Amino acid sequence: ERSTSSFSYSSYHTLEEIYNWMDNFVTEYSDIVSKIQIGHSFENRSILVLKFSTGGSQRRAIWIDTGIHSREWITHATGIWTAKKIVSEYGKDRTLTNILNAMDIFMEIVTNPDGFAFTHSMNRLWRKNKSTRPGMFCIGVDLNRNWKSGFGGNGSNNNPCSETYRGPSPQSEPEVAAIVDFITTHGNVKALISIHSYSQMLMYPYGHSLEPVPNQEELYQLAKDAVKALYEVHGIEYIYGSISATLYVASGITVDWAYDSGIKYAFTFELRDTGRYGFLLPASQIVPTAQETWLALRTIMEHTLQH
Ligand SMILES: O=C(O)[C@H](Cc1ccccc1)CC(O)(O)C[N+](=O)[O-]
Ligand SMILES: [Zn+2]
Repeated sequence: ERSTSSFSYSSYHTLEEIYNWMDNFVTEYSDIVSKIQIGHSFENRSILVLKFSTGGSQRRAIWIDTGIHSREWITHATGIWTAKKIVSEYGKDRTLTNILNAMDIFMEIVTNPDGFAFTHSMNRLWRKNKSTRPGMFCIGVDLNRNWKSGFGGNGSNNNPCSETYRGPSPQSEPEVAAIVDFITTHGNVKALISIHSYSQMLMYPYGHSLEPVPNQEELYQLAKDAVKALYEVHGIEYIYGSISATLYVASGITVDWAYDSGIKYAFTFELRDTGRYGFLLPASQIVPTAQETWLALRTIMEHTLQH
């Protein structure tokens, strides 16, 4: 169908349905949204990013990615809902309007397209990408262990059969290299938010070490404010803090690379729930999850705008 009006924002969708939605979405909102292909996946699927912009050139920007782990379906669904929320609220919500009048937002909804297709076709709980190399008798690299910062450290594994296999070298995976190239070339990304599920947490670097980042106090306060805004929507409680102190040590992760690349507002979400459904979160929780997450995202984006 030509428009997004018949698309259900309260259902889970296949890769094809999401890519079709994207085409209709950028057509329908062409004055504010465009689609950029930043690369191809290992199995040669397009890697697509939505750009929200009201003008200017090379404006300060915010990066949001969902679906880096393919089984975390609530994150893609939240990304889609959030994309629609941004275009719906521009010109209405004063905070969002101020953000978009000064900054661009880049959103990569299907950050691991090969893995995502595989969760629909063969294995709902697949996490990694689908890369293989000679002599590797297991498939896939954990795209949240393949980044340069802290690569090879504790909380990542060099066994290809491990769920946290780091890959042969930093940025060996096309899905990671595409983002590194895009953000590095852009050169003006001020905040990066990488969205996972589940556990109900809002965290910031570092994951690879317990050493506090220089602006730890600022990030702690911002996480606290964001979690409070989230809680006020449906009463869902998040915990927050640095990744290594709040969850566990993990090395080669997205937000550590972002932070060490100069992006001082780097956050990672673990969305609903706390384990009752886990990755199999019912579709009935998509909209409530996206609604509460929006308030946290807006809080982080507003802070970035003002600092
Ligand atoms: O181990 C992971 O990559 C995330 C936790 C995380 C998320 C961001 C940075 C460092 C760690 C947990 C999850 O979202 O992948 C859920 N899981 O363990 O499958
Ligand atoms: Zn994850």
